[in-house]
Amino acid sequence: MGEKFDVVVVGGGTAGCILAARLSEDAQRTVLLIEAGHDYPSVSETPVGVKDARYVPMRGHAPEFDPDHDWGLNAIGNADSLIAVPQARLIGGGSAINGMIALRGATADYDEWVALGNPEWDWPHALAAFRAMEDDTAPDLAIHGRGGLVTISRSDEHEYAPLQKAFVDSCRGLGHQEAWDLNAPNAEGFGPAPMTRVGTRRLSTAASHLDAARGRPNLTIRAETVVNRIVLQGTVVTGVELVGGEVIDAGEVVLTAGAIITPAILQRSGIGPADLLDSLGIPVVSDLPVGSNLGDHFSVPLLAPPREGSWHLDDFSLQTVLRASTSVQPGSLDAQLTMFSYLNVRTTAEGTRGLAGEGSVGLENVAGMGCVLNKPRSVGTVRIVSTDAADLPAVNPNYLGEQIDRDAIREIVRLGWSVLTSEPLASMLLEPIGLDAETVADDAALDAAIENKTASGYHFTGTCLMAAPDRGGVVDQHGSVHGISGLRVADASVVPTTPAANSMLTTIMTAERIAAFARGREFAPVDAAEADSGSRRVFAEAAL
Ligand SMILES: Cc1cc2nc3c(=O)[nH]c(=O)nc-3n(C[C@H](O)[C@H](O)[C@H](O)COP(=O)(O)OP(=O)(O)OC[C@H]3O[C@@H](n4cnc5c(N)ncnc54)[C@H](O)[C@@H]3O)c2cc1C
Repeated sequence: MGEKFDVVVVGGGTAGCILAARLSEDAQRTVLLIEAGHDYPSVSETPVGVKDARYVPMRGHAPEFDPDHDWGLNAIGNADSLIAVPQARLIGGGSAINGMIALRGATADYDEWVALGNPEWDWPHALAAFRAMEDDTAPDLAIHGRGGLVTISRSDEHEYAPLQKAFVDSCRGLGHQEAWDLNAPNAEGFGPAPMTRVGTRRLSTAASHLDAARGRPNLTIRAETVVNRIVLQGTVVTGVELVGGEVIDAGEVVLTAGAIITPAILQRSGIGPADLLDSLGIPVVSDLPVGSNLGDHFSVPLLAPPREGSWHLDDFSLQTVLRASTSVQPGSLDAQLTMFSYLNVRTTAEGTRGLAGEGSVGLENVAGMGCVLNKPRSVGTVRIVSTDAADLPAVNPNYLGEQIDRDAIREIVRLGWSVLTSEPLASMLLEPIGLDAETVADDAALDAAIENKTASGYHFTGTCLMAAPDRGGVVDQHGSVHGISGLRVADASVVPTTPAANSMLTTIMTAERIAAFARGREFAPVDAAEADSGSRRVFAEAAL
């Protein structure tokens, strides 16, 4: 007879740390958090790349990259090429190794969520949760919160690394709008990226949520432990089975293994598309479209070696962004330029294309920007390839599958090119790698270049779609898997449509709300008048 917990949370990443911390606030509920990667229970034990906010210690970005913190996943690009897609494997998940950019999506994103059969996920509900969870010094309290667990910081202009300052000045010189608060609803323009850090200290959700909960007697954390599948009796969840065969009994299981591995765990458990399960000999418990609707922000990097003296490895790698909307999707915030002071070219795995791409052989570092399609309409798939948890699933993001995405990304690359080649940024960089003005000016040539430069934004969402069953839904509005008792999903997998922003903040908000639902609570929505008044600072959870 194995151990038994009231709740087992599978995956101690961005969402999992929040679920474990929130659910264990109720002292009578026993909670087990299982994480495949390492746990660093104190700041002194945490590696510098994970705790220092100047670095982005991911594959293909910084020398602080630690392969133990990464799943080694690749996705399918155009012509069956492989694209390196770092995915975190450590406590804190993506929030412990990512770029820390903490942007909210557009208000229209939430109209899409509602249209899929989720009336409780409109903008007033989302805004209430954003305000409750954040601690942001931004002055407008109608749209921001103080005292929440998620500290949001922006760099002052005098703190910018030289290349970040040059990016901002080039945007300014081109006449783009300044926007200090890029989290104001639907704000467009350039400015400091809101980030989850305090000074140079990264604030993963392990730091913001889990650390304060670690001493609770009702919370157990098991790191370096991989969950294979969910154990069910009929359609009722009874526990989880670990790789190696150990079974842990649970009253309820919450999956937070991320938008790539959460669907793989479900599929291995017999919850997924019947054709796939049949082909692998897995008995079908529930025929649900698990693994469809994979969203990701498609990105085309514009890169150039920085001139001597224009950067230093201790600079913040990420600090500034420009947000805009293309003529293809006006008002959608579908365009983002993310400036990075350096990428370490060497840390991209052999045989795959990372951000640095072709033409960078022999270089150590490059600078530049990600030209990101923030509102892609193509969606892809995640499908397991065997019943063995050691085999990573096949990930096909289907980048550029829709013509609208091709039209939008062309505009975004041209926007990025104009900034990259404007002063003062241009004179701090050597010749751009793998792209020139002639190619950028020609639609067909640029389209071909874009195909070859396909890069992931690492912002996977949507593979356990939150939607009504007749609209392809896998989970309901409260994260419960349709037709299965005792099973929720609370990570980026449930985010129904790709938010027009880097996915972490939306994931945190989603996790906070599903944790509240699991406790029979909710954040009272903000009504329009209240949002306008700007007076209320703190939002209490109200009993449902
Ligand atoms: C390199 C990189 C840079 C990024 N930069 C940004 C950024 O700047 N801003 C932003 O908003 N977003 C960014 N993102 C995206 C953001 O980090 C994710 O949207 C977010 O972390 C998703 O949270 P999650 O909880 O769904 O999954 P994750 O945070 O990935 O957590 C999943 C966790 O589950 C664990 N796990 C998986 N399978 C198992 C298993 N079988 N058993 C046990 N544990 C398991 C994993 O090890 C991991 O710790 C970035 C992502 C990456 C990878």
